[in-house]
Amino acid sequence: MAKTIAIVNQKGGVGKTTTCVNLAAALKKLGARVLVCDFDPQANTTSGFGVDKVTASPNVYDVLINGADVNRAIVSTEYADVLPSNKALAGASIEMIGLDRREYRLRDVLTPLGDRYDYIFVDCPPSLELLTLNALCAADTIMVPVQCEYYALEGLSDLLSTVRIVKRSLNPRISMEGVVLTMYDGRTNLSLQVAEEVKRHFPGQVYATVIPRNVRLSEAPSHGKPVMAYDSFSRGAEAYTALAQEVMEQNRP
Ligand SMILES: Nc1ncnc2c1ncn2[C@@H]1O[C@H](COP(=O)(O)OP(=O)(O)OP(=O)(O)O)[C@@H](O)[C@H]1O
Ligand SMILES: [Mg+2]
Repeated sequence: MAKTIAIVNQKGGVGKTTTCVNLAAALKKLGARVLVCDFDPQANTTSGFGVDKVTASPNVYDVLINGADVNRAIVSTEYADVLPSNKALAGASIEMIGLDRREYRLRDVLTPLGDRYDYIFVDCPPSLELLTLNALCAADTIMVPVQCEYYALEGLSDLLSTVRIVKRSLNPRISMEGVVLTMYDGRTNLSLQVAEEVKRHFPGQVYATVIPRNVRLSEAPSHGKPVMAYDSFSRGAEAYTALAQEVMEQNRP
């Protein structure tokens, strides 16, 4: 049965999409069956896998709102299977308000896919509204990328209290998969201090693998490839491969 992992942090630009694309591709390379659900109207995960976010149809919006068949929407790429997003998804939060089981729309879409995958990743938008709430209701666990920058911890208490409310009322099984430190720069004291502070805040929940700031990671999406296909010897590729090994180890039955 697939483990569904929502990649969340309502703060923008912390490395959610970069982690989603590259961790998923690294896990597939290690032999796992992986689906990535792009749940952000920006659709950067979709294009990060080389799937055209403008023409991909049906996409996650059509599946969520119009009842399109999810099997027709999934695009198999050599790096992972992708459920593409589209800017139309931006309207979904409002449209879902009037629908049945509005918090569980995504869960109802993903549950039937459970026996085809080992991991289903959901890349969330930078907010805590109804799209993210749907991701939290569909997820077994959350993975939280934290950028090694000033104010790294800002907003995380809001995220955790949202998760607590979801656990109490909508999805009792949700738990923490892990916290990933991103854009780490070992030459600065700041990165070091932030890493220490995050570890104090989340004892035992921060991955040993730290993702360095690496220009290859920021270049790869413009080529429509995960970093290991773009430059397999880069530090970014090595780091996400190590993170994938850690995730696999943690999930060994
Ligand atoms: N380790 C890294 N090294 C260098 N650049 C990075 C790294 N991680 C992410 N970036 C770059 O930082 C920017 C933000 O990253 P990303 O899109 O993954 O964040 P996000 O949390 O998904 O953002 P949003 O909240 O807008 O969805 C991107 O331009 C990305 O290429
Ligand atoms: Mg993103």
